[in-house]
Amino acid sequence: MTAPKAAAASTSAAGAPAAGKALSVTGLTVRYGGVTALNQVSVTVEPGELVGLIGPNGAGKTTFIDAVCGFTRSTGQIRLGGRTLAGLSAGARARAGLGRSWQAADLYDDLTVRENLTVGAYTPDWRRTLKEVVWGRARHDTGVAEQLGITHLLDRPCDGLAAGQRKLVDVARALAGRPDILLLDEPAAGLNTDESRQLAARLRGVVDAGTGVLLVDHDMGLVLAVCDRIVVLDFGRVLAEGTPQQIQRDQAVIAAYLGSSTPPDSARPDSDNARPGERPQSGSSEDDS
Ligand SMILES: Nc1ncnc2c1ncn2[C@@H]1O[C@H](COP(=O)(O)OP(=O)(O)OP(=O)(O)O)[C@@H](O)[C@H]1O
Repeated sequence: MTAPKAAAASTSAAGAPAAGKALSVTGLTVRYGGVTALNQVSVTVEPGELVGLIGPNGAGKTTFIDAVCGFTRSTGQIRLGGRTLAGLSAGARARAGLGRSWQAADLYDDLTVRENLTVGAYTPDWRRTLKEVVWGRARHDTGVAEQLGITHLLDRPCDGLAAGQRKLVDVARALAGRPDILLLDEPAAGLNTDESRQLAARLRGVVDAGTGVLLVDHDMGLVLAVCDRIVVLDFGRVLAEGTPQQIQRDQAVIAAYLGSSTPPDSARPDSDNARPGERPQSGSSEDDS
């Protein structure tokens, strides 16, 4: 299991103080027309901490990542290392230290893995991307490839990679920009149990090196095994927050999300990918009228 939250939040794996910036989100609200996708949601992610964000389909998890990273309008406070990000463009938030992945691992299929990582490294600076990627003067930074265990793939074109490999490249590309906080949207979707277990180990390494990670995923085997803390959303509100053990025993979470598909002993990396039942009808909100 993982290091206690307090220790994980304040020190890196080497025992040195984590130098990164904390993400602090307070009262985040997002409305799409009549649908309140997020309603006064508050979440923090410390450097060196892995926070899971879970909930039924339509609970608002992707909307949370979109709003924090500047891809959808929101109200509320978003602070990174004390700096206010609300109102900044997505590019400015990336330059400030946020990185993200997307539900669909949309890699540049005609580029190699190395070139994809290089694009990720220079996303905030298009002039540098043009010079070093498009004009072929790429800097070869293999650090994130080592962290994700994909150095043997560096010179392979992404077209033709297996689904699990694509997910690892996608996470590595998001990490290549050296974000302080990385927000991952369903990185384990489509992975088998072994691939998911590998991803868990790799993510733990990333976090132990000092990066704060927010992990959205339906793979409860992964989330329960690897996260320091879990926040549960339901209908755009925080339903519960706590350690994986506390969340597994929370009756409201069991009723709204976990159901009986995730027995207590599933919080092990070798458990099957437990995916809780889907909400009968997504897309509604308690604010709907
Ligand atoms: N662009 C949009 N326009 C209108 N409504 C949207 C939009 N994006 C999301 N929603 C609505 O906002 C709510 C939250 O959706 P969101 O995709 O954030 O949920 P989620 O928890 O990520 O779901 P899933 O687990 O299925 O990915 C849902 O009711 C959804 O229908």
